[in-house]
Amino acid sequence: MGRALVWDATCVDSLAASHLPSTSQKAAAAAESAQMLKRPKMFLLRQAVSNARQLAPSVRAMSSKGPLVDLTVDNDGVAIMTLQRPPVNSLNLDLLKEISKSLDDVAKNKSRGMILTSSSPTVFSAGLDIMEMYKPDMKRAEEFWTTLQDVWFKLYGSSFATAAAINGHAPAGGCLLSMSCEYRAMVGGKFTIGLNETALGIVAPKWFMDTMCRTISMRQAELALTTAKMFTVDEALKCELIDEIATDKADAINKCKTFLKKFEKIPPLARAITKLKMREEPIKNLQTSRQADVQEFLSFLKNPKVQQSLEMYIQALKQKAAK
Ligand SMILES: CCCCC/C=C\CCC/C=C/CC(=O)SCCNC(=O)CCNC(=O)[C@H](O)C(C)(C)COP(=O)(O)OP(=O)(O)OC[C@H]1O[C@@H](n2cnc3c(N)ncnc32)[C@H](O)[C@@H]1OP(=O)(O)O
Repeated sequence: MGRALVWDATCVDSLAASHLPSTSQKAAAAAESAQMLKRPKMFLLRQAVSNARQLAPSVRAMSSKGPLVDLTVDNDGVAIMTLQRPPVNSLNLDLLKEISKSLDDVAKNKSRGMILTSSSPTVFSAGLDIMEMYKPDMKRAEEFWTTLQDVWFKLYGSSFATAAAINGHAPAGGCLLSMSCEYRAMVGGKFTIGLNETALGIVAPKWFMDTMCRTISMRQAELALTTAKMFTVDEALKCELIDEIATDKADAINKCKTFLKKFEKIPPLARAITKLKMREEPIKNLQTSRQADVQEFLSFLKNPKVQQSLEMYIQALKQKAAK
């Protein structure tokens, strides 16, 4: 009751000059293309509605304890999402599903913002679980990649404010998670962060690259991506891959909270729409190429050279761990 309905109908002229080449090849091609183009618009509309709901000031108590993600709200109304998949928080399908669900919970709850961190004292996240890509079951691999895309959409395109308290190494997918947040405080020391995919003989997807190019300069991103650069904490600060260096995890969380406090005096709807408009382009890009991106991932996995590189990388990791 009392719910507004929005109708957004599109009539396609399938005989228009711009549609003729595709319509002559495939029935309903014009309608399909209109549908694809409409998705980003609907996504932003949904986000705006969700933003409007967040204007209500009350914060519901939230505590969701899956085995792999701990989600709590502190006294200031800030949600703390802690990844807890030992030993290194590698992102397998189960962990990604829990992150995805937890992001939904934060969005539903009226939290002041969210801080992403890890329960490990030395690893924020080791990135994608390599075992999900090595000799994979293709059905599961498809679900794995789709869930990773979902997590990125929900985190990068969240209407709530986000910050990462990076309390350890953050290679590849771990770096992506932190870059998808709006602010990064990283614990100083021997930890490293970066997109190191090329070192594994794999290629970071375009949306990983886009996320990096919107965090550090294009020049630094190209150098880092092609050389599989893992930045030390000092280097990361210098090129603005991170925003602050923290003394320990508690300090990193406090620094993230100070960042989130900046929004206390900013009307939430204006903040959220500004963020989404700034991030609109990479989001739209992946929405329109989402299926192709999944297919590219699957065909990548079928490539024997990629499997060989992964095998060698796993062996090297195991040898290192055994020392
Ligand atoms: C043209 C367009 C093409 C599109 C193609 C599409 C897709 C392809 C691209 C896919 C993208 C992938 C992104 C990724 O995230 S790939 C993952 C990259 N991650 C890494 O390289 C990190 C590897 N790990 C480490 O460097 C270290 O483990 C560490 C994180 C620095 C922590 O070091 P330490 O604390 O010393 O821990 P250990 O090294 O001893 O590891 C303990 C244990 O964990 C296993 N392990 C580590 N990382 C992973 C991982 N990512 N996945 C699975 N397992 C991992 C390690 O093997 C040890 O296991 P054992 O104890 O059993 O030996």
